[in-house]
Amino acid sequence: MAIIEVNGLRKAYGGRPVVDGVSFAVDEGEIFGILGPNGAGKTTTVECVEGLRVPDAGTVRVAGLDPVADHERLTRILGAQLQESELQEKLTVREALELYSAFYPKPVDWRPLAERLGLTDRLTARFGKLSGGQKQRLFIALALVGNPRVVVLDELTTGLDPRARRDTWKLIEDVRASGVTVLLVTHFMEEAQHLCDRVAVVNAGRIVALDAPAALISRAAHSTVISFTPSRPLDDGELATLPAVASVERKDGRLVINGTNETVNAVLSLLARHGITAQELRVADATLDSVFLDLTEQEA
Ligand SMILES: Nc1ncnc2c1ncn2[C@@H]1O[C@H](COP(=O)(O)OP(=O)(O)OP(=O)(O)O)[C@@H](O)[C@H]1O
Repeated sequence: MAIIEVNGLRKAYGGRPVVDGVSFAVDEGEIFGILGPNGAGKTTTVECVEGLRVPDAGTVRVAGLDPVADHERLTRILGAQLQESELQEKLTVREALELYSAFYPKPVDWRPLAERLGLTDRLTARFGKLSGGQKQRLFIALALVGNPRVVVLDELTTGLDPRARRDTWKLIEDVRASGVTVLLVTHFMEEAQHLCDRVAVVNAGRIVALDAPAALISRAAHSTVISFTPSRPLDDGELATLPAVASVERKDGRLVINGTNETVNAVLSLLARHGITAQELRVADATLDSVFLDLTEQEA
């Protein structure tokens, strides 16, 4: 059952539409991603879900609540990552966690949360003295401390090192396993691919694709990447004429061909005809990265 419902959402700034008829529904317990280039309208969309912005048109419901009219009730069930300016520099990590716990009727124990986010040895540090990654981790803790039914995370792991990013993904998966719905804005394709059940790709204020990451990838124009070092020189032009080849590039002496499964056999047959072997041959599925570029490149 849908817990977030967005229908025909529109928002313009100074007459310029930045969200231009966006509709989607997020099921309870789902991790739903919003992907898109800078300025696509992602933050504006989720801020309408959080009740921080008033839509010009369309409707938004979160657990049946209107985020603007029922804002007070919404804040009891929705957790959101703060913007940096919303926390006082002098507040310590412990004070922030205690303060935010006090806002909610049924908060979780913040200590294990702080532990999982690697904040335990920073509890007495003032917010203003934290590193970018520590601030980010504190914002994640504050979004979760109220034991929300829905959590909105905008740029969840921006600024985190690879280990902290992985740890945070695990935490979000555990949060979801407890039944929480997650609405996630991200620039990281790997993050969307790893975490999200479904992803809406947004470009210039509109949803241009909405599906499970694997389904988006399998529909991509070039869903397979073939790379190898040819044992002898080979004509790139001839490769480009093979079925379903989208591009042929050379990277560090290796040939990199974007195509489909069909392309793999065609490439190998061509090599065999020329008596060339494919050294260190790799065949990989395309990533959400290439899907994203396909879908958003027209208006980039
Ligand atoms: N309060 C505002 N007043 C005027 N323009 C705004 C306002 N907030 C956002 N915008 C503009 O609206 C557009 C969409 O912004 P939004 O932050 O929703 O995009 P985004 O997809 O989240 O981008 P990013 O990935 O860069 O964070 C941008 O061009 C932005 O400059």
